[in-house]
Amino acid sequence: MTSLPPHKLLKEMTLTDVSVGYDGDAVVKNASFKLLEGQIGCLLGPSGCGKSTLLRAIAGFESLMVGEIRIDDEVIASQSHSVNPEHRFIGMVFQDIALFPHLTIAQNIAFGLSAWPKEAAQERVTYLLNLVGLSGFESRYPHSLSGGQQQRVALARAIAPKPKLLLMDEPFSGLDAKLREELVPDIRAILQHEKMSALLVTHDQMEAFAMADQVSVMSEGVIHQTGSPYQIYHRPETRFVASFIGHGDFLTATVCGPDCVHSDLGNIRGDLDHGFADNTQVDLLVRPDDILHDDDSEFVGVIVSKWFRGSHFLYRVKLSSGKVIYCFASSHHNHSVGQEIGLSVHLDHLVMFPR
Ligand SMILES: Nc1ncnc2c1ncn2[C@@H]1O[C@H](COP(=O)(O)OP(=O)(O)OP(=O)(O)O)[C@@H](O)[C@H]1O
Repeated sequence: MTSLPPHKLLKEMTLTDVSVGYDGDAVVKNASFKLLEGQIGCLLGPSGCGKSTLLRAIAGFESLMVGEIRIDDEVIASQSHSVNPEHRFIGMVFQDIALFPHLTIAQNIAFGLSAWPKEAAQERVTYLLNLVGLSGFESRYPHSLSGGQQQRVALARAIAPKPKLLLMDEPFSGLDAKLREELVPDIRAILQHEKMSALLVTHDQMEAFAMADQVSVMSEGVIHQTGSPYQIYHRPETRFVASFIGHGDFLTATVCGPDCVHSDLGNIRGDLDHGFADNTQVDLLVRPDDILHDDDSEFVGVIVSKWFRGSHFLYRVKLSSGKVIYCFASSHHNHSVGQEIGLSVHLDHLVMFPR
């Protein structure tokens, strides 16, 4: 049986045209992406799109229908070949935490270190307790820790044997919003400190943005786009990614030149890389941060609803065409529903889809 040499950092994991399914029906279809050394990747998509199935296939708990998963120079899974999960040197953290209740925190963290010399294992546990901010908790039992502390222990336990890759399936979804907000950057910093490559599954885009270097957006088993959080927000390549990520509206527009579209907001010039011919009818994506409130603008709209967000207002504004779009305004500009406000357009990259 093949096995990977332990205690080495991952250089590269490559998925090529991976399909996975149940009873002959593919629920993950032709998934391809790479994860590099020290990178944190994320599978992001709505419930039931196949994220966990793909994660389980990487861990070795589901077989591949077609395609190949490679870690460094070794094929760990294909249609005809599968390295046993315990020989993949992959760690896992789950939503339900699942610490061993009858073991102390130190014993939980040491669980995967039974093959290590005693002293080295103890040193590793002490190092990890410190790293996850739980020095002094070694003799306590899981029930006496908060949810966030338990998830830190789960992380320490998963990375203790120095796996090549850490897989995390919705690890934060059982925690309340405030705790999640604190824990996510901490976990990211710990993984970066360890140079640990990791793949996170989540349906929460804010969590994906805060945690990941690279996000693969999935829908109905298909990866639509893999890119940095910035790329998938500002340069979505499919309508699904454009709609699923962030807020936004589509405006009907007509291409009027190599860098120009005409819409309800007038002629908009910007970087246009889709190569549409002049006069093509398109849907133009406008995000809330593309449309700013501006008293001096000739374009106006009527506020139909508003949300106070602390540092800014998010308005829904009706244009003269009847189309309603989002608009950002600093929180000093407190206008009422029904009031007309000026709008200026700040679109530098034009994201368009054919109608
Ligand atoms: N063991 C199984 N047998 C049959 N079908 C399954 C099994 N596990 C998952 N599925 C189906 O596969 C599809 C993908 O499920 P999966 O759990 O991978 O999605 P997900 O994106 O992780 O969803 P969620 O975020 O809700 O966990 C769903 O339609 C689900 O019902």
